[in-house]
Amino acid sequence: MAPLKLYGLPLSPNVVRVATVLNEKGLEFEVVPVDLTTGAHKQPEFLALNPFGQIPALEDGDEVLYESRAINRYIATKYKSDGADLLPTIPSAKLEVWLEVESHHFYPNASPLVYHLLVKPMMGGAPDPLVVDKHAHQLAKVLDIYEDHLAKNKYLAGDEFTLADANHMSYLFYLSKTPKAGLVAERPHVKAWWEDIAARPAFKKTVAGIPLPPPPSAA
Ligand SMILES: N[C@@H](CCC(=O)N[C@@H](CSO)C(=O)NCC(=O)O)C(=O)O
Repeated sequence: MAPLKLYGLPLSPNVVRVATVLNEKGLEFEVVPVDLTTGAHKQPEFLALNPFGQIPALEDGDEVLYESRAINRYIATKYKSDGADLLPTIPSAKLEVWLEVESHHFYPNASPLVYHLLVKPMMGGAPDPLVVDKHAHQLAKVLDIYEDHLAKNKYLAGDEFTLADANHMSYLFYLSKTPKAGLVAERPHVKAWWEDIAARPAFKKTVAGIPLPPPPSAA
């Protein structure tokens, strides 16, 4: 089988979301760099893979996919018997709910915090304090709901680690490198959940090579 090709940048959190699942499945894959700084993601060669001009994209033989969560669902389904099984064998209400909660409640608040507190400073920019305050306040309310849920569930879909947990990990990792890491660390069950999943060998492998600045002092 031709190796899987993951198009993007290893530093990109949406690319890392896919690398997390590929590593959980123990699948060999090649990262094909797509340099956002040169606009390569808007050139015909990449647009032929993802017409929306965003990374990641994945090539699996003749199949080409984009949208990291769709890629992950495809991998978890097609390669169900490889590595960690990320999908319960019977329909799981909690899995379906928390996959969507990540996409519609966690990500819309974690993403701007990571961008303003990590990505912009790495590119010489400065955080917009109004954006940071707004999304930190909103993420705090979201994580209070996670805290209640994780007081009753070891993982988001219940007793087992699933795709719902995996899809959170890249942004949880990046958030932990910002002054807003306390949003997780100050919630005991969320903290315990994050420490548990971050200790997974596959995830350690995924983030091992990511060049990040040392965590700043907590704000
Ligand atoms: N919903 C999509 C988001 C991809 C995305 O924003 N990718 C960014 C880089 S990673 O933060 C990107 O490609 N930005 C360039 C652009 O949007 O033009 C997914 O989950 O794959």
